Amino acid sequence: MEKVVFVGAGSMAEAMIQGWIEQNVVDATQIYITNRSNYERLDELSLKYGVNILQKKEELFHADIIVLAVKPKDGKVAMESISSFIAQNTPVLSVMAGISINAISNLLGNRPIARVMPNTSATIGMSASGVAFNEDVNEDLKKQYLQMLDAIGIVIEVEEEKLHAVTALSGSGPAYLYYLLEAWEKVGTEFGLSKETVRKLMVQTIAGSAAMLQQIKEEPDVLRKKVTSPGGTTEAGIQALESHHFNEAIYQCIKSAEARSRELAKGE
Ligand SMILES: NC(=O)C1=CN([C@@H]2O[C@H](COP(=O)(O)OP(=O)(O)OC[C@H]3O[C@@H](n4cnc5c(N)ncnc54)[C@H](O)[C@@H]3O)[C@@H](O)[C@H]2O)C=CC1
Ligand SMILES: O=C(O)[C@@H]1CCC=N1
Repeated sequence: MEKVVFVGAGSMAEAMIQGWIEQNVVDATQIYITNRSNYERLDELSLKYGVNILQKKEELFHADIIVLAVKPKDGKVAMESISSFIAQNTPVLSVMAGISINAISNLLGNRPIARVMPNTSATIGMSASGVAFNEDVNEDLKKQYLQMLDAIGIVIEVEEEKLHAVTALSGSGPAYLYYLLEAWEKVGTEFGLSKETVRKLMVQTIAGSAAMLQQIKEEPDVLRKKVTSPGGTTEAGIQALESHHFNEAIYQCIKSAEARSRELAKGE
């Protein structure tokens, strides 16, 4: 991979850039970034990571891979602005939520396309990504794509249609966990613990529970029951979650996010 061009240099682009550089997948000198208007942002990333700023669109012609990392609402304009500057077979990797492979090939022409749904933990090589490929991605390129995605976490190939669900679950997932932590910190401090103490305890609780699920091959409900002593504190807590319709809230959360991904796909 000689030249990787990022179209859109926001938070997801930064997460991938940082992940790829740190995991030695792509050298910073091989990365080029471009944005619509925020040139300060380009300077910031260039200074921070040593990546190049794309000077003119003609340079896109020599790209080995183009990463589309603009917001879905900006996708059409961004693709239209580059379509006449990219070579016929240059592969595209898109992280835009909801924008279908079909929509991408309609604007950029038939070419190898990978649609990826990573999450921001790519920054530290811990993304949980879903990916779907079109038929133009041959086995070699698929391997290369998977290697790149593997370097920023784990990656699972799914049917394109299922990317809406992946987006709602693991794409947005970090935000749900941060939101949960915010709620824990709020209540913990109300009980007189410092925010720092609650954070330390609960971040370790999240990390420990995730590691248990990864290392001890037991179902979550089995692990949950091991925590829940009859008549004890956990049971009281879970009963409160149930009476406040926890399952319904989670169901609606994922359903709404999945539906939003579908709306984005229709350009709404
Ligand atoms: N933030 C996240 O956790 C995740 C985001 N995504 C997807 O990644 C994409 C980017 O999201 P973020 O990085 O969060 O957004 P962001 O708003 O931080 O970055 C988007 C960047 O695109 C640039 N841009 C807009 N129009 C452009 C154009 N026409 N040409 C070139 N650059 C243009 C903007 O200046 C901005 O720097 C979105 O499509 C989102 O669905 C996917 C997975 C997770
Ligand atoms: O909120 C969003 O639309 C993007 C997609 C998944 C995470 N962030």
